[in-house]
Amino acid sequence: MALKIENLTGGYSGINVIKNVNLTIEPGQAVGLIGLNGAGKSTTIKHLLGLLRMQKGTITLNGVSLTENPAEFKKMIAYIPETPILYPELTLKEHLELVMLTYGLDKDKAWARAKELCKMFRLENKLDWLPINFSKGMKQKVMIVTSFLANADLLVIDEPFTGLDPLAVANFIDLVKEAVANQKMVLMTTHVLAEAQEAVQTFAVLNNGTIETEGSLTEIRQFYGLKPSDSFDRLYQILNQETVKKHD
Ligand SMILES: Nc1ncnc2c1ncn2[C@@H]1O[C@H](COP(=O)(O)OP(=O)(O)OP(=O)(O)O)[C@@H](O)[C@H]1O
Repeated sequence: MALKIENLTGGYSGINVIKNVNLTIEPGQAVGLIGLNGAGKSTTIKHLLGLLRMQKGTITLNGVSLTENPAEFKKMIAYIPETPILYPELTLKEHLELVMLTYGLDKDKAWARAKELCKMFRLENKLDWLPINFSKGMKQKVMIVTSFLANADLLVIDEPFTGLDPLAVANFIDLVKEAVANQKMVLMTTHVLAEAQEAVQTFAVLNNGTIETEGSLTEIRQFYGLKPSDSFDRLYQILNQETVKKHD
């Protein structure tokens, strides 16, 4: 039982943006995928969601191969995109029902959970509203609520902190911690390390499409020679210098 990305090379129409990426996430583990803009984080996620064709490598989740059995593979994943994806004609209630149907959830239990999640994100009075008309942060909350409702084995989260108010950030972090405690797997891309480290123990640094190092934030800071007093911004400055050097 695990997510295993092995030797993944891929990208867009012949351009290999990511090269030989190896990443394993065990049940009960949250991994943060970090790196500069353009490092290949979203591209890695797109491969994981089966939206791009791999040039090389394998991706398996709990022993199920993405290429050999994409439908079964995708049923084990819930995804929180950076930009909310909502159906313009569906109410919040209908979005929740769609998740219940898609993931084959028990309706009574799922509604109890859905109400709890909506209350947590102050959406409980908005069930009959169209989320397409919600504010940016509220739309993001809908994506969080629907994804956690799915109760999938693997949660893939692309930059969750943009647009969320501090209360929602705290609730989101609690949900990730709860998922990890329930032996779920979490892969989260983010630039907001100070907040991410509340929920994530292991980080993988993607640099120019390759995972350069993996470990706790303390280990990563040591890898790049950061001093304890250096801010997280310094890490990005060092990654930027490396990128510039590689392209000289
Ligand atoms: N649809 C596309 N077609 C061609 N190239 C693309 C496409 N999408 C992304 N790229 C390129 O792939 C590289 C990696 O982009 P990606 O979106 O994976 O980066 P990222 O690490 O997620 O960055 P950010 O932090 O800005 O979200 C970039 O050079 C980008 O220009």
